[in-house]
Amino acid sequence: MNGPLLTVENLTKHYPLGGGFSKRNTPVIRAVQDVSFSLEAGETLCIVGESGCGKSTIARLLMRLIDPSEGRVLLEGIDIASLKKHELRNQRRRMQMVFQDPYSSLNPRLSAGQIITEPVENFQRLSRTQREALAAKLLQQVGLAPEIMHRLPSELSGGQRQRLGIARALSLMPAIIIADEAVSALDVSVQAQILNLLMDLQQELGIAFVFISHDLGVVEHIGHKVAVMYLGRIVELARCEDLFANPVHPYTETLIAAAPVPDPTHRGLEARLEGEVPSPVNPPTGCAFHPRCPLAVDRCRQDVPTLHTMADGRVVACHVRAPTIRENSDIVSEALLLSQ
Ligand SMILES: Nc1ncnc2c1ncn2[C@@H]1O[C@H](COP(=O)(O)OP(=O)(O)OP(=O)(O)O)[C@@H](O)[C@H]1O
Repeated sequence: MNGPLLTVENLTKHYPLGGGFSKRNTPVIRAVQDVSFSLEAGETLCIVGESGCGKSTIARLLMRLIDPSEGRVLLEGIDIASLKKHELRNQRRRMQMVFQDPYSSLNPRLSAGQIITEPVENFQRLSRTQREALAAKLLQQVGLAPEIMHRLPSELSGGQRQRLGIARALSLMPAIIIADEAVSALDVSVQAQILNLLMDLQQELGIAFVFISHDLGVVEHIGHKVAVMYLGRIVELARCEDLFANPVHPYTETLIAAAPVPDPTHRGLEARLEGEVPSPVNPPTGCAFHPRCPLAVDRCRQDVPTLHTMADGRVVACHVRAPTIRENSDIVSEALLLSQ
C-alpha cells in the first residue's frame, strides 16, 4: 500500500435543526468543519478539545456510522463512502472502536469469552475448542487471566472491563483502533495501566490509534501527533512533543496552561479559558475563538483563518500567531506605508 493508512480530507458534518422555510435556510449544527489529517501504521493521533467541539462526531464519521455532509475518509486508499454494504463490513474489520464506558458497551448477559470472540463469529463459525483458544489468546494479550473467560461483565472491575473492550477490538486484528475517551471513566492508576497496555499492543502489533480525549496529561503520554479542535475545526495539528513544548495557537496554549498539572516552566498566556464555547449553530464570525482570545485583532473578527504550515511542519489556523504569506505581506506593506 502506498500512502497513509488513513486519510481524512475536508471532513464536514452538519446536523440540520428543525425550523427554517426551505432546506437552504434550515439552521444547522456545524459539528465538524473542514477537518483533514492522515495517520500512518503504528502511529497515535490524539484529538483534543472541550466538550462539544466535534471529537466523537469525527469518530462516528471514521467508522461510517454516520455519513459526512462533505469530505472523504480513505482507509488504505479506499474511499469508505464508495463501499457497498458487504465491502463496508469487511473494511470495518480494519477499524475497530473502544468506548468510554466499558460497562454499557459490553453485553451483560454474555460471558467475557463470548464477548471477545463474538466479532470473529460474525464472520466465521468457531468450534468450542477454537472459541476457547481464541478467547484465551486475546485475554492473555490484554493481561487478563484465562479463568475470566467464564465471568460476566458485572463480575469484573472497571479496568478489567476496559481490557475486555480492548480484547474485543483486537479480535478482528484491526489496523486502526479508535479509542473515544477510553480511559476517562477509570481511576488514575488503572488509566496508566490501560495506556501502557495500548502502547505495548501498538509496539507488538503495529496498530494505529485515533485517541480521543479531553485529558492533556493522557494525550502527552500516548500521542505521536495531536489535533486540537475548537468548535468543529482543527486549530492546530502538531507532533506531540512540539505541541507541548511550544504551543502556537492561543487556544492550545491556554488549554495546556489550564490543564490540572500545568508545566511550571511554561510561561505564556494566563491559564484561564474565560467564557463559554460559542454555539455551533451560530458560530462567531471570523475565527470562532476570537471572543475568548486575548490576542484577537480586527482581522480575527472578520476572516476565518486558514491552516498555515509552520517551519516545523505543524499546521496552525491563527491570524496572529501563524499569519499566512498574504497576511505577512500585508503586514510588511502596512509597515512600509507607516515608515514612509
Ligand atoms: N446526532 C446529533 N444530532 C444533532 N447534533 C449533534 C448530534 N451529535 C452531536 N451533535 C452536536 O454536534 C456537536 C459536536 O458533538 P460531539 O459529540 O462530536 O462533541 P465532543 O467533542 O465529542 O463532545 P464530548 O467531549 O462532550 O463528547 C455538539 O454541538 C453536539 O451537540
